[in-house]
Amino acid sequence: MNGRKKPLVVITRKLPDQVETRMRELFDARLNVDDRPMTQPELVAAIKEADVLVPTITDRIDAALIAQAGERLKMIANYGNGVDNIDVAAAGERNIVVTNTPNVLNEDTADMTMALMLAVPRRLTLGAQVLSGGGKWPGWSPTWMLGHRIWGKRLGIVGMGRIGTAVARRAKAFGLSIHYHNRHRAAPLIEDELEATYWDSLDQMLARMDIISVNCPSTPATFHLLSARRLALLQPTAYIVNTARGDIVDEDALIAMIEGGKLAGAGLDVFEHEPAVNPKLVKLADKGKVVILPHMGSATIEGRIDMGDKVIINIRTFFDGHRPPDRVLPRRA
Ligand SMILES: NC(=O)C1=CN([C@@H]2O[C@H](COP(=O)(O)OP(=O)(O)OC[C@H]3O[C@@H](n4cnc5c(N)ncnc54)[C@H](O)[C@@H]3O)[C@@H](O)[C@H]2O)C=CC1
Ligand SMILES: O=C(O)C(=O)CO
Repeated sequence: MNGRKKPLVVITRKLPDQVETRMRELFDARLNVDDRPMTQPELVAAIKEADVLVPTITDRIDAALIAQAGERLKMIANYGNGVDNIDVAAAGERNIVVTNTPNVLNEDTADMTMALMLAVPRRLTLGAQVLSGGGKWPGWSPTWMLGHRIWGKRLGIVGMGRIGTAVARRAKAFGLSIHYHNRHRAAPLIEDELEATYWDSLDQMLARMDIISVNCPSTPATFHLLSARRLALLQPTAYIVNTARGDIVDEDALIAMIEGGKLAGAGLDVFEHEPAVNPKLVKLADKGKVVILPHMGSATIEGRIDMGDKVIINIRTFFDGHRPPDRVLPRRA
């Protein structure tokens, strides 16, 4: 970008300080210093004026907004891995390049998935509350606070991509056998490493698993992929962990099944109507039936800086005249 006018880059949320400093050096960067989410009119103003919009996963960049983009807008560089917040096809029709921040969140998100996988069956939050809530601990007893062993159980991963594979590696080390359902079969090397079993039929896999981990993206094809009908295929002793997106699971059906004792529990980092959380889930959390986290899967300082670096590399590569490394193409129908 040497010698050329710096691109005007509008960033919708506050980013880590060192990312913002670098962005200021490299771009004509409009930062959001007080971190107030942008209103719709503010997003419209930004998209009309900027060369690059850097939204994040909570900004809805839909076709109606993209239709109002100014002549200058060449790129939407998402600060986020999932791109369900962006209408990528609408951007493509206007020749606007979309990028995301894959890979740098794999390990952190997989760690949090594993944490949930342990927390629910082993009653971690209930146990922790006994002491941190100032409650009375009657002392160790053979029959108190018993959960379920996860070693030796079957894990079914829905979406064996970057994060799903990182989850599988951890789970294997915890003694779980690895099963997965995906649009495409994983590479033989990965299957061999994980000793993983591929299930072409999601229904059949669900019926046989002890724990399900949801790791596919939110797309029109995965909306309520775990529907009421499919959830009913699970064994009553099974657990679900979702660190992908809330709308992949029919949340009302999930709640009804846990309340009715038809499912053992769930660990959820994401919700169907985020940031709203269904009060019934909060009640279930009080009973230790679910563990709910406020979308923290990727929340590490290191990860958030790495995401910023990715955004910067994508923008610089594009303005240097090359294809950005994390370009997202419209989904094929
Ligand atoms: N909780 C958190 O903080 C985070 C959540 N995420 C979520 O995790 C998702 C997955 O991320 P990655 O692993 O990087 O994506 P990825 O693209 O590497 O993997 C997703 C896998 O799901 C598969 N898939 C897509 N549609 C499917 C379908 N209909 N049925 C079965 N499999 C299907 C794909 O073939 C792919 O292998 C993101 O889209 C995002 O929504 C990502 C980062 C952090
Ligand atoms: O990047 C994503 O997709 C996230 O969910 C961030 O946590």
